[in-house]
Amino acid sequence: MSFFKKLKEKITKQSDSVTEKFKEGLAKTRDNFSNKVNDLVARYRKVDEDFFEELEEILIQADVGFDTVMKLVEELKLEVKKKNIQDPHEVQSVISEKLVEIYQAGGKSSSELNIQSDSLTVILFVGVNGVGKTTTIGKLAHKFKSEGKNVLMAAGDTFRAGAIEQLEVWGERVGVDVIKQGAGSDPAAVMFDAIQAAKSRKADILICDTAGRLQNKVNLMKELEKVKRVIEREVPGAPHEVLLVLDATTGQNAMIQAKTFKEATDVSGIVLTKLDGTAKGGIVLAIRNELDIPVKFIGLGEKMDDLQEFDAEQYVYGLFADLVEKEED
Ligand SMILES: Nc1nc2c(ncn2[C@@H]2O[C@H](COP(=O)(O)OP(=O)(O)OP(=O)(O)O)[C@@H](O)[C@H]2O)c(=O)[nH]1
Repeated sequence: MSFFKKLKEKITKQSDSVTEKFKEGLAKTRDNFSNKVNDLVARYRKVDEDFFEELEEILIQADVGFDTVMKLVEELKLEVKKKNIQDPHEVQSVISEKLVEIYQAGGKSSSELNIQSDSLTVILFVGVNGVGKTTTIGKLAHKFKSEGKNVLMAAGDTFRAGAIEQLEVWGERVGVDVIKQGAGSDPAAVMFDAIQAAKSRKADILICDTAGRLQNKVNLMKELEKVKRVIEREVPGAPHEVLLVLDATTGQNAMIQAKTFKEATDVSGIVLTKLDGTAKGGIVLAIRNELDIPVKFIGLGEKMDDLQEFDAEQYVYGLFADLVEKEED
């Protein structure tokens, strides 16, 4: 059975609304990437070296990342040889299969969050300004709230003017309280207050914002270490997640930010925002592969329910939806 067929069967078993979100949110990447692959397949009569070279170029242009592209194409070549594939059309399904495999390779691929079932879960958000951190915190608070959880937010970005107010706006929108102090106050003190509040209100989840100053890595490290130390001391085993928010539209810049944050703190997962705003959605694969950090959520729009748990199969379906749908039953 072809991979497209298997994918079609799997996707039809999943929620239509999730599938629609992935499909809509990845429309720009699909138009860019899949159309180029379709065009490539139509131009070649057989799968040869030139075919693979052009494919490499298409993947690199979609921000898949050089190392990941090399690995992917190497595996594709082996598979094509093994299955004795001559017709370029047949390669499309194999490409999509390899994309899922590449993402899932290495084990730590689950997008599931480490949520404590019977005690407070603390989630720390890190990332530079403007990447969509506040929006993501708001969306995640909304998600937990609609699952019936008791949620609190901590306004730990005391550095950027307006950050506290912006979080409060989201708090009002989603009906979640924000624990704050004045601008310029010590973020670790805000965390301490927020944890005490979370304990006394028996909150299930505390979501913490932090300032994302990258200009000075030493300061960034010191601040994050201090914030983490307070959290660890007050809630053993916390923070349960440290989520780094990256803007997918910034391409290689996002990769550089990820490397810096990875050196500064233990990042447990990535949230990749604004994937709907880029034609280079291949960055998901580069991040997963080159940083070895799972992508836990992706932002596919500005609305409250546009934050989706990352799923490699839905993602690849979003990239090749037209072809998968055409697949005969
Ligand atoms: N299209 C799209 N826009 C998004 C997404 N996530 C966030 N945005 C928009 O990106 C802009 C910046 O988001 P903010 O949350 O304000 O950015 P910022 O990260 O607050 O800045 P900090 O909190 O300092 O990190 C806003 O206009 C958001 O609506 C997404 O997934 N898709």
